[in-house]
Amino acid sequence: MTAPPLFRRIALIGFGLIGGSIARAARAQGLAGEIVVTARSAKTRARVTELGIADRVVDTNAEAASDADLVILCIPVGACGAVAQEIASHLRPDAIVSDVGSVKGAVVREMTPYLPTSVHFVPAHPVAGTEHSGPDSGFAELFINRWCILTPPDKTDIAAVDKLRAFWTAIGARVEIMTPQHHDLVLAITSHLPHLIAYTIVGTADELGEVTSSEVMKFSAGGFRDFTRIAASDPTMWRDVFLANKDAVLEMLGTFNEDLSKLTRAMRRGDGEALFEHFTRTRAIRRGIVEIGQDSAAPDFGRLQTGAKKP
Ligand SMILES: NC(=O)c1ccc[n+]([C@@H]2O[C@H](COP(=O)([O-])OP(=O)(O)OC[C@H]3O[C@@H](n4cnc5c(N)ncnc54)[C@H](O)[C@@H]3O)[C@@H](O)[C@H]2O)c1
Ligand SMILES: O=C(O)C(=O)C[C@]1(C(=O)O)C=C[C@@H](O)C=C1
Repeated sequence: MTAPPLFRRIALIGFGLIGGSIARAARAQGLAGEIVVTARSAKTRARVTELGIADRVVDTNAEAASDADLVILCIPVGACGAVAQEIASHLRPDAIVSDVGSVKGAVVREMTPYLPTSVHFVPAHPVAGTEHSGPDSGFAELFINRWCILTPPDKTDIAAVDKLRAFWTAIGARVEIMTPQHHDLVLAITSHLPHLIAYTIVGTADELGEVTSSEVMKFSAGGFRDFTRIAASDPTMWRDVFLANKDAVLEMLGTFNEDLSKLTRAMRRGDGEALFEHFTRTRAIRRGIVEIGQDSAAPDFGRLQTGAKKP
Protein backbone atom coordinates (compact mmCIF):
# COMPACT_ATOMS: atom_id res chain seq x y z
CA MET A 1 0.00 0.00 0.00
CA THR A 2 1.41 3.43 -0.90
CA ALA A 3 1.61 6.11 1.79
CA PRO A 4 -0.88 8.98 1.51
CA PRO A 5 0.58 12.22 0.14
CA LEU A 6 2.08 14.64 2.69
CA PHE A 7 -0.63 17.20 1.94
CA ARG A 8 -4.19 16.61 0.80
CA ARG A 9 -4.34 19.89 -1.10
CA ILE A 10 -1.56 22.36 -1.82
CA ALA A 11 -2.48 25.83 -3.07
CA LEU A 12 0.14 27.83 -4.93
CA ILE A 13 -0.59 31.52 -5.27
CA GLY A 14 1.60 32.86 -8.07
CA PHE A 15 3.14 30.71 -10.75
CA GLY A 16 6.54 31.97 -11.85
CA LEU A 17 10.01 30.52 -11.39
CA ILE A 18 9.46 29.47 -7.78
CA GLY A 19 5.74 28.56 -7.85
CA GLY A 20 6.29 26.67 -11.09
CA SER A 21 9.29 24.80 -9.70
CA ILE A 22 7.43 23.86 -6.50
CA ALA A 23 4.47 22.55 -8.53
CA ARG A 24 6.71 20.47 -10.78
CA ALA A 25 8.77 19.09 -7.88
CA ALA A 26 5.75 18.38 -5.65
CA ARG A 27 4.04 16.57 -8.47
CA ALA A 28 7.15 14.56 -9.32
CA GLN A 29 7.44 13.46 -5.68
CA GLY A 30 3.70 12.82 -5.22
CA LEU A 31 3.50 15.18 -2.24
CA ALA A 32 -0.04 16.44 -2.79
CA GLY A 33 -3.40 14.81 -3.32
CA GLU A 34 -4.24 17.89 -5.35
CA ILE A 35 -2.27 20.92 -6.52
CA VAL A 36 -4.39 24.02 -7.00
CA VAL A 37 -2.81 27.02 -8.69
CA THR A 38 -3.80 30.59 -9.27
CA ALA A 39 -1.95 33.47 -10.89
CA ARG A 40 -2.74 37.14 -11.25
CA SER A 41 -3.06 37.31 -15.02
CA ALA A 42 -5.47 35.33 -17.16
CA LYS A 43 -2.61 34.74 -19.58
CA THR A 44 -0.50 32.99 -16.93
CA ARG A 45 -3.48 30.95 -15.73
CA ALA A 46 -4.11 29.82 -19.30
CA ARG A 47 -0.45 28.87 -19.66
CA VAL A 48 -0.51 26.86 -16.40
CA THR A 49 -3.56 24.98 -17.69
CA GLU A 50 -1.72 24.30 -20.95
CA LEU A 51 1.37 23.05 -19.11
CA GLY A 52 -0.81 20.52 -17.25
CA ILE A 53 1.24 20.73 -14.05
CA ALA A 54 -1.65 21.70 -11.76
CA ASP A 55 -4.70 19.59 -10.99
CA ARG A 56 -6.82 22.72 -10.95
CA VAL A 57 -6.27 26.32 -12.04
CA VAL A 58 -8.61 28.83 -10.41
CA ASP A 59 -9.25 32.52 -10.97
CA THR A 60 -8.88 33.98 -7.50
CA ASN A 61 -6.50 33.76 -4.55
CA ALA A 62 -9.45 33.14 -2.21
CA GLU A 63 -10.65 30.19 -4.26
CA ALA A 64 -7.17 28.68 -4.32
CA ALA A 65 -6.70 29.02 -0.56
CA SER A 66 -10.04 27.61 0.51
CA ASP A 67 -9.80 24.09 1.90
CA ALA A 68 -6.05 23.77 1.20
CA ASP A 69 -3.94 22.30 3.99
CA LEU A 70 -0.82 24.05 2.65
CA VAL A 71 -0.97 27.48 1.03
CA ILE A 72 2.26 28.93 -0.40
CA LEU A 73 2.50 32.51 -1.62
CA CYS A 74 4.94 32.50 -4.57
CA ILE A 75 4.68 36.20 -5.36
CA PRO A 76 6.87 39.31 -4.96
CA VAL A 77 7.45 40.20 -1.30
CA GLY A 78 5.69 43.56 -1.67
CA ALA A 79 2.42 41.79 -2.55
CA CYS A 80 2.35 39.34 0.38
CA GLY A 81 0.47 41.56 2.87
CA ALA A 82 -2.39 42.32 0.49
CA VAL A 83 -2.73 38.68 -0.55
CA ALA A 84 -2.73 37.53 3.10
CA GLN A 85 -5.59 39.93 3.72
CA GLU A 86 -7.44 38.61 0.68
CA ILE A 87 -7.19 34.92 1.63
CA ALA A 88 -7.48 35.22 5.43
CA SER A 89 -11.18 34.48 5.77
CA HIS A 90 -11.01 31.58 3.29
CA LEU A 91 -8.30 29.58 5.04
CA ARG A 92 -8.93 26.29 6.81
CA PRO A 93 -8.50 26.93 10.54
CA ASP A 94 -5.59 24.45 10.69
CA ALA A 95 -3.93 25.35 7.37
CA ILE A 96 -0.18 25.83 7.08
CA VAL A 97 0.48 29.16 5.37
CA SER A 98 3.90 29.82 3.90
CA ASP A 99 5.68 31.96 1.34
CA VAL A 100 8.95 31.90 -0.59
CA GLY A 101 9.95 35.56 -0.33
CA SER A 102 13.61 36.56 -0.46
CA VAL A 103 13.08 38.86 2.55
CA LYS A 104 11.53 37.56 5.75
CA GLY A 105 11.17 40.37 8.33
CA ALA A 106 8.91 42.55 6.16
CA VAL A 107 6.84 39.59 4.94
CA VAL A 108 6.24 38.41 8.51
CA ARG A 109 5.32 41.95 9.60
CA GLU A 110 2.96 42.46 6.69
CA MET A 111 1.22 39.06 6.65
CA THR A 112 0.85 38.27 10.36
CA PRO A 113 -1.81 40.87 11.24
CA TYR A 114 -4.20 39.37 8.68
CA LEU A 115 -3.78 35.66 9.41
CA PRO A 116 -6.21 33.97 11.83
CA THR A 117 -4.37 32.83 14.98
CA SER A 118 -5.47 29.22 14.37
CA VAL A 119 -3.45 28.85 11.15
CA HIS A 120 0.21 27.84 11.25
CA PHE A 121 2.34 30.51 9.62
CA VAL A 122 5.75 29.13 8.62
CA PRO A 123 7.58 31.60 6.36
CA ALA A 124 10.17 30.08 4.03
CA HIS A 125 12.88 31.11 1.60
CA PRO A 126 14.35 28.61 -0.83
CA VAL A 127 17.83 29.95 -1.54
CA ALA A 128 17.77 28.80 -5.13
CA GLY A 129 16.93 30.59 -8.31
CA THR A 130 17.89 31.80 -11.73
CA GLU A 131 17.57 35.09 -13.60
CA HIS A 132 14.45 33.79 -15.36
CA SER A 133 10.85 34.37 -14.40
CA GLY A 134 7.35 33.47 -15.51
CA PRO A 135 5.37 30.22 -15.82
CA ASP A 136 7.77 28.48 -18.22
CA SER A 137 10.91 29.15 -16.21
CA GLY A 138 10.40 26.65 -13.38
CA PHE A 139 11.93 23.18 -13.17
CA ALA A 140 11.54 20.31 -10.69
CA GLU A 141 15.25 20.06 -9.83
CA LEU A 142 15.68 23.70 -8.79
CA PHE A 143 15.77 22.99 -5.05
CA ILE A 144 18.01 19.92 -5.03
CA ASN A 145 20.88 20.41 -2.57
CA ARG A 146 19.89 24.04 -2.02
CA TRP A 147 19.06 25.57 1.32
CA CYS A 148 15.52 26.40 2.29
CA ILE A 149 15.41 28.71 5.31
CA LEU A 150 12.34 28.61 7.55
CA THR A 151 11.65 31.50 9.92
CA PRO A 152 8.71 30.38 12.08
CA PRO A 153 7.60 32.74 14.85
CA ASP A 154 8.57 31.54 18.35
CA LYS A 155 5.33 29.87 19.32
CA THR A 156 4.65 28.08 16.03
CA ASP A 157 3.35 24.52 16.34
CA ILE A 158 6.39 22.20 15.96
CA ALA A 159 4.33 19.67 13.99
CA ALA A 160 3.54 22.31 11.35
CA VAL A 161 7.20 23.32 11.08
CA ASP A 162 8.21 19.66 10.78
CA LYS A 163 5.62 19.08 8.08
CA LEU A 164 6.87 21.98 6.00
CA ARG A 165 10.45 20.84 6.61
CA ALA A 166 9.45 17.38 5.32
CA PHE A 167 7.94 18.99 2.23
CA TRP A 168 11.09 20.96 1.36
CA THR A 169 13.31 17.98 2.15
CA ALA A 170 11.22 15.80 -0.16
CA ILE A 171 11.81 18.18 -3.06
CA GLY A 172 15.54 18.10 -2.45
CA ALA A 173 16.31 21.05 -0.18
CA ARG A 174 18.35 21.21 3.00
CA VAL A 175 16.37 23.01 5.66
CA GLU A 176 17.67 25.45 8.24
CA ILE A 177 15.71 27.48 10.78
CA MET A 178 16.57 31.02 11.87
CA THR A 179 14.92 34.26 12.89
CA PRO A 180 13.66 36.60 10.16
CA GLN A 181 16.12 39.27 11.32
CA HIS A 182 19.12 36.96 11.05
CA HIS A 183 17.90 35.70 7.68
CA ASP A 184 17.66 39.23 6.32
CA LEU A 185 21.15 40.12 7.49
CA VAL A 186 22.73 36.97 6.03
CA LEU A 187 20.91 37.29 2.73
CA ALA A 188 21.76 40.99 2.52
CA ILE A 189 25.44 40.07 2.07
CA THR A 190 25.11 36.73 0.24
CA SER A 191 22.38 37.63 -2.23
CA HIS A 192 20.98 41.15 -2.08
CA LEU A 193 24.23 43.13 -2.17
CA PRO A 194 25.66 41.00 -5.02
CA HIS A 195 22.52 41.76 -7.02
CA LEU A 196 22.84 45.47 -6.27
CA ILE A 197 26.45 45.40 -7.44
CA ALA A 198 25.52 43.53 -10.64
CA TYR A 199 22.69 45.98 -11.39
CA THR A 200 25.13 48.84 -10.82
CA ILE A 201 28.06 47.58 -12.87
CA VAL A 202 25.93 46.64 -15.88
CA GLY A 203 24.29 50.09 -15.74
CA THR A 204 27.71 51.75 -15.46
CA ALA A 205 29.04 49.85 -18.48
CA ASP A 206 25.93 50.82 -20.40
CA GLU A 207 26.40 54.48 -19.50
CA LEU A 208 29.90 54.41 -21.02
CA GLY A 209 27.86 54.54 -24.19
CA GLU A 210 28.92 54.48 -27.77
CA VAL A 211 32.63 54.81 -27.15
CA THR A 212 32.94 51.38 -25.66
CA SER A 213 29.61 49.61 -26.02
CA SER A 214 30.73 47.36 -28.86
CA GLU A 215 33.78 46.41 -26.81
CA VAL A 216 31.70 45.79 -23.70
CA MET A 217 29.67 43.23 -25.62
CA LYS A 218 32.58 41.82 -27.59
CA PHE A 219 34.86 41.13 -24.63
CA SER A 220 32.24 40.11 -22.06
CA ALA A 221 33.33 36.50 -21.85
CA GLY A 222 33.86 36.01 -18.13
CA GLY A 223 33.33 38.32 -15.18
CA PHE A 224 31.12 40.89 -16.85
CA ARG A 225 28.97 38.23 -18.51
CA ASP A 226 28.27 36.73 -15.06
CA PHE A 227 27.16 40.16 -13.86
CA THR A 228 24.83 40.57 -16.85
CA ARG A 229 23.14 37.27 -15.97
CA ILE A 230 22.42 38.43 -12.45
CA ALA A 231 21.39 41.90 -13.69
CA ALA A 232 18.79 40.28 -15.96
CA SER A 233 16.80 39.18 -12.87
CA ASP A 234 13.19 40.24 -12.50
CA PRO A 235 12.85 44.02 -11.82
CA THR A 236 9.63 43.72 -9.77
CA MET A 237 11.07 41.04 -7.52
CA TRP A 238 14.28 42.97 -6.88
CA ARG A 239 12.61 46.35 -6.42
CA ASP A 240 10.58 44.73 -3.66
CA VAL A 241 13.62 43.02 -2.11
CA PHE A 242 15.58 46.27 -1.82
CA LEU A 243 12.62 48.18 -0.41
CA ALA A 244 11.76 45.41 2.07
CA ASN A 245 15.33 44.73 3.26
CA LYS A 246 16.55 48.30 3.08
CA ASP A 247 18.14 48.47 6.55
CA ALA A 248 20.23 45.30 6.30
CA VAL A 249 21.34 46.02 2.72
CA LEU A 250 22.33 49.60 3.63
CA GLU A 251 24.31 48.27 6.58
CA MET A 252 26.17 45.79 4.37
CA LEU A 253 26.64 48.45 1.72
CA GLY A 254 28.34 50.67 4.33
CA THR A 255 30.87 47.93 5.12
CA PHE A 256 31.30 47.16 1.43
CA ASN A 257 32.03 50.81 0.65
CA GLU A 258 34.65 50.92 3.41
CA ASP A 259 36.36 47.83 1.97
CA LEU A 260 36.18 49.25 -1.55
CA SER A 261 37.83 52.44 -0.29
CA LYS A 262 40.62 50.38 1.29
CA LEU A 263 41.30 48.58 -2.01
CA THR A 264 41.09 51.88 -3.93
CA ARG A 265 43.67 53.43 -1.56
CA ALA A 266 45.96 50.42 -1.94
CA MET A 267 45.78 50.75 -5.71
CA ARG A 268 46.46 54.50 -5.59
CA ARG A 269 49.47 53.99 -3.32
CA GLY A 270 50.75 51.17 -5.51
CA ASP A 271 50.50 48.88 -2.47
CA GLY A 272 50.75 45.52 -4.24
CA GLU A 273 51.19 43.68 -0.98
CA ALA A 274 47.83 44.83 0.34
CA LEU A 275 46.10 43.88 -2.93
CA PHE A 276 47.83 40.48 -3.04
CA GLU A 277 46.92 39.75 0.57
CA HIS A 278 43.28 40.63 -0.01
CA PHE A 279 42.97 38.54 -3.19
CA THR A 280 44.70 35.60 -1.48
CA ARG A 281 42.19 35.73 1.36
CA THR A 282 39.17 35.82 -0.98
CA ARG A 283 40.58 32.99 -3.12
CA ALA A 284 40.88 30.82 0.00
CA ILE A 285 37.24 31.56 0.86
CA ARG A 286 36.05 30.38 -2.56
CA ARG A 287 38.29 27.31 -2.47
CA GLY A 288 37.06 26.44 1.02
CA ILE A 289 33.45 26.59 -0.14
CA VAL A 290 34.10 24.43 -3.21
CA GLU A 291 36.21 21.93 -1.26
CA ILE A 292 33.42 21.05 1.14
CA GLY A 293 31.12 20.67 -1.85
CA GLN A 294 29.00 23.58 -0.78
CA ASP A 295 29.38 26.12 -3.53
CA SER A 296 25.60 26.30 -3.42
CA ALA A 297 25.51 26.65 0.34
CA ALA A 298 25.79 29.70 2.51
CA PRO A 299 29.03 29.97 4.47
CA ASP A 300 28.74 29.92 8.24
CA PHE A 301 27.44 33.35 9.13
CA GLY A 302 26.81 32.43 12.74
CA ARG A 303 28.98 35.31 13.92
CA LEU A 304 27.18 37.84 11.77
CA GLN A 305 25.43 40.28 14.07
CA THR A 306 23.58 43.48 13.34
CA GLY A 307 26.04 46.32 13.62
CA ALA A 308 29.06 44.00 13.86
CA LYS A 309 32.15 45.04 11.97
CA LYS A 310 34.79 42.67 10.66
CA PRO A 311 37.85 42.40 12.91
N1 LIG B 1 13.80 34.27 -8.67
C1 LIG B 1 14.56 33.79 -7.72
O1 LIG B 1 15.74 33.52 -7.94
C2 LIG B 1 13.96 33.57 -6.36
C3 LIG B 1 14.58 32.67 -5.50
C4 LIG B 1 14.01 32.46 -4.23
C5 LIG B 1 12.89 33.16 -3.84
N2 LIG B 1 12.33 34.06 -4.70
C6 LIG B 1 11.13 34.77 -4.25
O2 LIG B 1 10.04 34.09 -4.81
C7 LIG B 1 8.96 34.99 -5.09
C8 LIG B 1 8.50 34.80 -6.51
O3 LIG B 1 9.58 35.01 -7.37
P1 LIG B 1 9.65 34.33 -8.81
O4 LIG B 1 11.08 34.37 -9.21
O5 LIG B 1 8.90 33.07 -8.85
O6 LIG B 1 8.89 35.45 -9.64
P2 LIG B 1 8.11 35.35 -11.05
O7 LIG B 1 8.10 36.73 -11.59
O8 LIG B 1 8.68 34.27 -11.89
O9 LIG B 1 6.64 34.95 -10.60
C9 LIG B 1 5.88 35.78 -9.75
C10 LIG B 1 4.42 35.39 -9.74
O10 LIG B 1 3.75 36.30 -8.86
C11 LIG B 1 2.64 36.89 -9.53
N3 LIG B 1 2.44 38.26 -9.03
C12 LIG B 1 3.21 39.33 -9.28
N4 LIG B 1 2.73 40.41 -8.64
C13 LIG B 1 1.65 39.99 -7.95
C14 LIG B 1 0.71 40.64 -7.11
N5 LIG B 1 0.81 41.95 -6.85
N6 LIG B 1 -0.29 39.89 -6.59
C15 LIG B 1 -0.41 38.58 -6.87
N7 LIG B 1 0.45 37.92 -7.67
C16 LIG B 1 1.45 38.62 -8.20
C17 LIG B 1 3.03 36.86 -11.00
O11 LIG B 1 1.90 36.97 -11.82
C18 LIG B 1 3.72 35.50 -11.07
O12 LIG B 1 2.74 34.48 -11.19
C19 LIG B 1 9.50 36.38 -4.75
O13 LIG B 1 9.04 36.77 -3.48
C20 LIG B 1 11.00 36.20 -4.70
O14 LIG B 1 11.59 37.10 -3.80
C21 LIG B 1 12.81 34.26 -5.95
O1 LIG C 1 21.33 32.21 -9.09
C1 LIG C 1 20.62 33.18 -9.20
O2 LIG C 1 20.26 33.62 -10.27
C2 LIG C 1 20.11 33.86 -8.01
O3 LIG C 1 20.18 35.02 -7.98
C3 LIG C 1 19.49 33.10 -6.93
C4 LIG C 1 19.27 33.81 -5.62
C5 LIG C 1 20.63 34.16 -5.00
O4 LIG C 1 20.96 35.32 -4.87
O5 LIG C 1 21.35 33.22 -4.66
C6 LIG C 1 18.46 35.03 -5.78
C7 LIG C 1 17.48 35.38 -4.93
C8 LIG C 1 16.85 34.42 -4.07
O6 LIG C 1 16.17 34.92 -3.03
C9 LIG C 1 17.59 33.23 -3.87
C10 LIG C 1 18.58 32.87 -4.73
